[in-house]
Amino acid sequence: MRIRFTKMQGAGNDFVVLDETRGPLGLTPAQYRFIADRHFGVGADQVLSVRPSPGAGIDFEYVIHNADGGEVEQCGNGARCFARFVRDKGLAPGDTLRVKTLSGVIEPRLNPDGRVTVDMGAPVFEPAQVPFDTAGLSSQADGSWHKWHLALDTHAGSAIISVAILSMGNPHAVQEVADVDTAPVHAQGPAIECHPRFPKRVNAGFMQVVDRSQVRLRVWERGAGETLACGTGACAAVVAGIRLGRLDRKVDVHTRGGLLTIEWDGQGPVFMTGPAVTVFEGEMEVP
Ligand SMILES: N[C@H](CCC[C@H](N)C(=O)O)C(=O)O
Repeated sequence: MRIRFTKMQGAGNDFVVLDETRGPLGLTPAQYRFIADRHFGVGADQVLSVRPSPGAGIDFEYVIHNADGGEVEQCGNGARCFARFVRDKGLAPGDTLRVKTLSGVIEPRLNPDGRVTVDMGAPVFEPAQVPFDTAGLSSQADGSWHKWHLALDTHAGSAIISVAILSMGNPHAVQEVADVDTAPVHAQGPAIECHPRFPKRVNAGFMQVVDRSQVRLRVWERGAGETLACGTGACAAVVAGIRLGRLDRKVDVHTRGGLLTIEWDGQGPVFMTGPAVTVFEGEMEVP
């Protein structure tokens, strides 16, 4: 099958965007993996599909597949690129869109400065809805919230970590570290991602609090490994930091790929602002 694609990135989190507004391509998980492969395909952290509105009051459907070929509920950096894509292709009805994802409707808005702000919806804290199995697990109070103690078996030995658990439509486990540059992202990330207490696996965040309005963040993403930035991971980290009493309501998140700004007033939706860039267009054969 020959497909046209657009390569995009948001703070270094990179995507292949497929225009399926004239009909689905019907790709398989293996074909998504091929497209995302950095040697045999285009290369991307996720593959994003732009599909027609599923109903009244919604502009588009937004479908997300990780590099491992699995479909997932949400992708924040991808949402900004989605909005830039439909604007540049003349498909957007206006500056603000209503876009349906597996985890609900989000609202990207194209700003005059070229950045994109997305209403990412409200975080979910009920463990069963993350989902996260707490049976027999201990937790410790921290600020107005608590962290769960997770036992990890890594190639570097066993460890007990304390993580904040929440969902931004997709699951996140966030831990505080003293320095992201020396954090055990590649030692612990895979063990956290595939920990048996996460039936749908999880994205593993490593957050260094710089001050009450700045953090540094690295994320080992479910289905993609460490990415240069993770939009939902930035939202989850800031929400966790606010609930733990470490952060104020507007926070700059410094990732290896660039700056994301997250705002949350302690309830309701989380707002994420950041870049969205088209890198190149192309065509390829997908076996
Ligand atoms: N790996 C994530 C999906 C992409 C999230 C990330 N790229 C973002 O910008 O939110 C998951 O499996 O839930």
